[in-house]
Amino acid sequence: MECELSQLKVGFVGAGNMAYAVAEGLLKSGDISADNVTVSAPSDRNLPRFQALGARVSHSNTEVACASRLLFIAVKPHLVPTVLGQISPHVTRQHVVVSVAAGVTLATLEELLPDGVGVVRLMPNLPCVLQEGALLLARGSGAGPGVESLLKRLLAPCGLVEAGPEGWIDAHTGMSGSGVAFVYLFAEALADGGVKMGIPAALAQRIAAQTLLGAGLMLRDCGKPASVLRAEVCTPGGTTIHGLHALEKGGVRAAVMSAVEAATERARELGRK
Ligand SMILES: NC(=O)C1=CN([C@@H]2O[C@H](COP(=O)(O)OP(=O)(O)OC[C@H]3O[C@@H](n4cnc5c(N)ncnc54)[C@H](OP(=O)(O)O)[C@@H]3O)[C@@H](O)[C@H]2O)C=CC1
Ligand SMILES: O=C(O)[C@@H]1CCC=N1
Repeated sequence: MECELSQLKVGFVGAGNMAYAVAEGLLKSGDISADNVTVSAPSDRNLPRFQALGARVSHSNTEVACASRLLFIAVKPHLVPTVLGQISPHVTRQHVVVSVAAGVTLATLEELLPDGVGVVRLMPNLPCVLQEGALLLARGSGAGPGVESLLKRLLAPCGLVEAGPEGWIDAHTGMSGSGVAFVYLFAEALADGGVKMGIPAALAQRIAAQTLLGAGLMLRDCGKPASVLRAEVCTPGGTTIHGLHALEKGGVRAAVMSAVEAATERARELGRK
């Protein structure tokens, strides 16, 4: 990947939510020029929003592969073998291929691409669309530390970008990729609790969202672990400890841990297909 960043050609195969979130982040980095970005999808459904970013669009995956050096694969996991089968004859050692598909392993990606191609697994999550994602990446043997630094720099506007061994990617998928939905479920339940206690639904939903946002920002920015912040909310004999007791009796802690475990296992299962 030896070229000026302003000259770097970037491609997206797949034009869904994740492709859009990552593309927007890349362009916000200011390093990549929109007219160097090409995106493909079979239908026109999702392409206009990429055109609005200034990217070029196509229905041909091979056209995108030929036009780019940094190539994101952002289709559903079961479509990855088909798509890589199409583009593989056009991928060279000058390419870096970054897959965001849940479960699809580096070994599978490397097997489906020519020998020596730099391959990366990247697991983003939905809040990337608001530049507040949590992304973890793992490099294959053909992608050096320079690729990791480049991706960290380019993806920084998407949120927190960390690198780790591939063994962590499925767990991150369960904890953070899917974890976003677990948090939404908690938000729904919090608002339902407010409704049960007499607050109108629309107001309860706004309060639930702000409660999660405020709690999340404090957790990220105050430098205190969750357990300490939780203790700070608990007045002895007060309301919070009574509510927490109800949550513990409901097994919420074990349920959340089991949810992460189940989602991680599912990512591993997808990888075995
Ligand atoms: N959603 C999430 O929160 C997360 C998703 N992921 C991973 O990201 C990947 C994409 O997910 P997401 O963006 O949600 O999915 P979407 O359903 O939003 O987008 C899938 C895209 O793939 C396109 N597509 C379908 N078939 C082909 C094909 N043969 N060639 C090229 N493009 C094709 C679709 O085309 P069209 O526009 O025509 O329908 C669509 O643009 C998945 O592998 C998922 O595991 C990872 C982390 C989080
Ligand atoms: O549910 C899924 O499979 C994808 C991966 C992580 C979030 N959504």
